[in-house]
Amino acid sequence: MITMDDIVREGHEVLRQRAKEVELPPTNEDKHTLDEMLQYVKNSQDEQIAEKYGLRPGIGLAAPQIGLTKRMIAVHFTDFNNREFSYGLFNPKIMSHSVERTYLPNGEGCLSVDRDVPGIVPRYARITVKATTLEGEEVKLRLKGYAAIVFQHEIDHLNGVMFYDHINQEDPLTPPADAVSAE
Ligand SMILES: O=C(O)C[C@@H](Cc1ccccc1)[C@H](O)SCc1ccccc1
Ligand code: NI
Repeated sequence: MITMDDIVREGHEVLRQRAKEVELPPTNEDKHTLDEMLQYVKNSQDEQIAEKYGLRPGIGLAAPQIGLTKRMIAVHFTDFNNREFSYGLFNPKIMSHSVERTYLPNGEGCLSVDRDVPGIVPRYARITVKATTLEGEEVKLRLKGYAAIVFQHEIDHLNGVMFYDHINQEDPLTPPADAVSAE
């Protein structure tokens, strides 16, 4: 089972590398790892389990965060329209995105960052993602708002990008004029 001991923290070089494509069909080992990642995200949202194992709640996790430079992400969350997203994905790729941007008014956090980093994180408001699921099917996901933000946060991890790289250092708390809040 993945616990916080397995999650690498900022400063570890793996978080700044470009993760490698996973060869498909995935090996049993890669499938097991991705399943463990999805299980972590689910466990972290279960009060009893999170309490028992000291898990920090998360809605997503990317393989580099457990020290694996492979293009695998897991997400488990419900968006503001109550749509559920629960996926383990291999090789997620943003195929297209809106010009319009969005953001979370309270900024973002990260399981690999043990500190608060205040600031608006501008993200594309709508994205289309292609990926292969844990079950081996190719999916094309059209995402907007909160879901678009979560997927961009996780795919950023595969490209060595941290959420605070997007914060405008001159004026961190002011949303970009053309951006629309996701909440
Ligand atoms: O470190 C990670 O990748 C998990 C991130 C995911 C995230 C996505 C979008 C915006 C912020 C963070 C967080 O640690 S998950 C923590 C969390 C929990 C509930 C709601 C929002 C963020
Ligand atoms: Ni993160």
